[in-house]
Amino acid sequence: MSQEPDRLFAQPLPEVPDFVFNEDVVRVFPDMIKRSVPGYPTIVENIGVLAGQFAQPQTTLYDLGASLGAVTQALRRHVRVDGCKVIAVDNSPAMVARCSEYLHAQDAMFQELLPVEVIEADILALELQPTSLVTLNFTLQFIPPERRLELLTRIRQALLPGGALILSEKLRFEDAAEHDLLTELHVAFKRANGYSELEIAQKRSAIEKVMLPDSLEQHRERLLDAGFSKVLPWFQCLNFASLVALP
Ligand SMILES: Nc1ncnc2c1ncn2[C@@H]1O[C@H](C[S@+](CC[C@H]([NH3+])C(=O)[O-])CC(=O)[O-])[C@@H](O)[C@H]1O
Ligand SMILES: O=C(O)C(=O)Cc1ccccc1
Repeated sequence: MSQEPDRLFAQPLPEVPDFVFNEDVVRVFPDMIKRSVPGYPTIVENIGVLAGQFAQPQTTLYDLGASLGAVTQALRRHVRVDGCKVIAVDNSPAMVARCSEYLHAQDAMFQELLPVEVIEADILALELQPTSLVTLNFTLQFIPPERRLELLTRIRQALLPGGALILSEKLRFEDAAEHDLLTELHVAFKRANGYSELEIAQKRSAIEKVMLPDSLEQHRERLLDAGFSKVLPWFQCLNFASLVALP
């Protein structure tokens, strides 16, 4: 994996453009996400472990908004049932190109890995095959809010009995004081990971129109509206959480 450090927002920009998943982001992405999302390595590894409990033989597993395929790689490390395949989907051409490179290099090095297909597509337009496991690891927050219910409903309809959706997101908090405190604690996390005040401020303005977090209560209600029967938060670190939703 590319080890380039994230300095994308280190110099003052006359105007901060909206954040896009382009070639510049791809080059620094593993460093950026690890230094920006508290608990990210734990979440990714444990999605593999959880998936091992839900994946069923001869079914498709989906990694939606796969970026460089970190979750797909965790699925490959942990899922041991027969006949599964992983479909990793992203709509960023730069992400998809690099993700295919990584995953196909693994194919060549190790035998008996789950087969993987990497697809460049908008997950809002993707037809889902029957599936035992779907992951949205920090992807839903980039989907226009008015289309989130429709996406979750389609995922729910594609899920087989006994399957699961794993949904990880940055959280907003309905109580303003709680929101401000957790935001400040997240800033402290970024500072502790070597980001300057300028980097933190410019990144905040780059993502403020393109990444729109919901509250845990909104997630729970919307998942139930989409037809899920149970919503189980299994991880939270500061304002980042991951949920298991059961059909
Ligand atoms: N409509 C869409 N269709 C397909 N992909 C999309 C769409 N919108 C955004 N994306 C893709 O969703 C990904 C979100 S990053 C996921 C991290 C990964 N899951 C990880 O576990 O490392 C999260 C982050 O950077 O905070 C990007 O690669 C987008 O191109
Ligand atoms: O950087 C942040 O403040 C975030 O909330 C997370 C993030 C991580 C990677 C890309 C976009 C947003």
